[in-house]
Amino acid sequence: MSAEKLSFQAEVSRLLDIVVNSLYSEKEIFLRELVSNASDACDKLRYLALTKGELLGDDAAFAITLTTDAKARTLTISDNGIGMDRDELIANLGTIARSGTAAFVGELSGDAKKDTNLIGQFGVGFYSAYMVAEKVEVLTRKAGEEAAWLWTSDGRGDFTIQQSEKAGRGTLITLHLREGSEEYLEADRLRQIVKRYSDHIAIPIRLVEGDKTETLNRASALWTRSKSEITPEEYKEFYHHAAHAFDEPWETLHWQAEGLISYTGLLFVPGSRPFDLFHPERKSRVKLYVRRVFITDDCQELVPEYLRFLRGVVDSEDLPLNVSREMLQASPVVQKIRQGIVKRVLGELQKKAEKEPEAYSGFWENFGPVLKEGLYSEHGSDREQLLKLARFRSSNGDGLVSLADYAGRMKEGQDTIFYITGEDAAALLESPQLEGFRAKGVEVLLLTDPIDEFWIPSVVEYEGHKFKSVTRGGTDLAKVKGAEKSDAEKKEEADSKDDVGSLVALMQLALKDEVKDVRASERLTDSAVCLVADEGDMDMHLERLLRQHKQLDNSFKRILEVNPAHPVIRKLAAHVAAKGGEASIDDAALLLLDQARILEGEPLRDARGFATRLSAFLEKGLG
Ligand SMILES: Nc1ncnc2c1ncn2[C@@H]1O[C@H](COP(=O)(O)OP(=O)(O)OP(=O)(O)O)[C@@H](O)[C@H]1O
Repeated sequence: MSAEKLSFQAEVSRLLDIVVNSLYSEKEIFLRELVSNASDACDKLRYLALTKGELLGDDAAFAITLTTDAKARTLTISDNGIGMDRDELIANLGTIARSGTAAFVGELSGDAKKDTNLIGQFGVGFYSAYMVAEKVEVLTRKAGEEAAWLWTSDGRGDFTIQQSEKAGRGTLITLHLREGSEEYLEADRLRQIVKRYSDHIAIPIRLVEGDKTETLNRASALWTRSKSEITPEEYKEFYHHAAHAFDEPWETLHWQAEGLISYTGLLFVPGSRPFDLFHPERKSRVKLYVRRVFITDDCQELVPEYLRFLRGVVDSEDLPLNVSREMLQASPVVQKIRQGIVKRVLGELQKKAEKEPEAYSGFWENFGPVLKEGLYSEHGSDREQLLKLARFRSSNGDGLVSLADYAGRMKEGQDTIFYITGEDAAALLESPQLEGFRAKGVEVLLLTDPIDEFWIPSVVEYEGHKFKSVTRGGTDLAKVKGAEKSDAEKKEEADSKDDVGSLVALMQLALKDEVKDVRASERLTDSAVCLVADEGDMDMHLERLLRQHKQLDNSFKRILEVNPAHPVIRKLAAHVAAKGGEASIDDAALLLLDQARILEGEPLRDARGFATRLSAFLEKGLG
């Protein structure tokens, strides 16, 4: 049968280009990647064989085998795992199979140095073979099938596929080494690389030289070993393998639960955000094993969504080996393990937060928005604990603060936790609604994650202190003790009160179609006006979000607050006092409303009208 020529998906070609020309300093990692794939292939078949024993035939002992041929300059890596059929071969090695990878390739800039760095964080799996090989052949036969397929490519845009022959199931990868890569023909070098990166692989990795066979790794599942015997390097390599990650784990948790249920957990908090963290399916990737046999990495009941950044394995002693997906969903054992994981992880995070606040801030920057989802979805003690773990930016400065910090700094007379929501902390700090709080030294939390709009209404309070948005309803600022006003200021305020009252009444009339109400403000000190939402209404930021997503129309009305101490408002009030019923403030009122909208970062509803009114006022002012 003749060979069929096919092209790589565009992203694969790009990736290959970069890999081949890569300045990767550690080319040796290609072997880690290929061994890791071989071990996954064995795991997959072992699981399938639980229900279809015949797939194993008379070859039940899984192994990964390395052989070299100095004359032909080839290194082969073979496994007796699940293998691939023709379609899988094309899908897995011709296109980008892993979720997130295509998006990742989209981020590559073409600048070799930067890209190599990015790839270093991400890993390129199978394609890393091209760092050391000028041609790669993959001969594979799927378990349970007779047909074998040979995939061949020099990694330059296309590959060929042809039907072939293979004695047993599994995959045999032949690397035709490049000039300068002869070191990978040497037994010592291979021993060293396997020891460094793949010692934790639970399947034996063998080196065959003539009639001599040597096992290069320990071949025992890492998590079954005692903690004191495992080095940080070994944990790291295991994390890279289990998580398909290439960063340093931020935290490693390894524990054995014994008692009513027994399981081992070896979980990692990644050092950086995994690519798929905010994918809509919000999946956890923790691998479930039952007595050392890999079962699935898609058991969503094992870890709550708000901890989906965790990577690693859980190995249960109590589940049956032939456990099905449906059984997992309803399993009380899985529920118990989940509770154990939550308790363990939240407890560890609490310790880190107390003992290493700076490192914890780094963690929070990465995963805080995900943990906050738990504030919304959880109740009871888990939620309580998450509230303790939560950190926020605040009007007090650059650092992150906890709710306990905030409560400890509340002013005399303050019983509320004030916050403001928006997209960006720096922009929030400029909000006019904050002015009065700043003047009284009252701290305001700056909430910038979309999830904040959802958990606050369901959490409601922290240790008896209600959460309150500074952009909604009254401020309660009068209750908070702050710098007392001087007698002169008090008198001036009292004098202007009546005038402002009349102005407000006129503005209410002028803007009756635009706003719900016009009120004298307690929260402004510098700006003339600002918009706020009425007490029972939706917060303004949420309203804006919904409007952007076309889930809300423009009919929602806000309250316009005016600052009685601002010179413009005073002048207007004086004008109203002098002219009485003759006073005309309509244009001024509309201009002030537009000004408040601009301060909110909102588009003007009538830009032309705004420009005309502004020009007229400028002309009058200059005339
Ligand atoms: N030895 C093998 N046996 C069976 N299937 C394999 C083997 N090697 C690779 N594959 C298949 O090819 C796919 C792509 O492999 P590749 O190494 O590029 O990505 P990955 O393993 O999914 O992720 P990573 O980039 O983290 O390694 C694998 O997901 C697997 O389905």
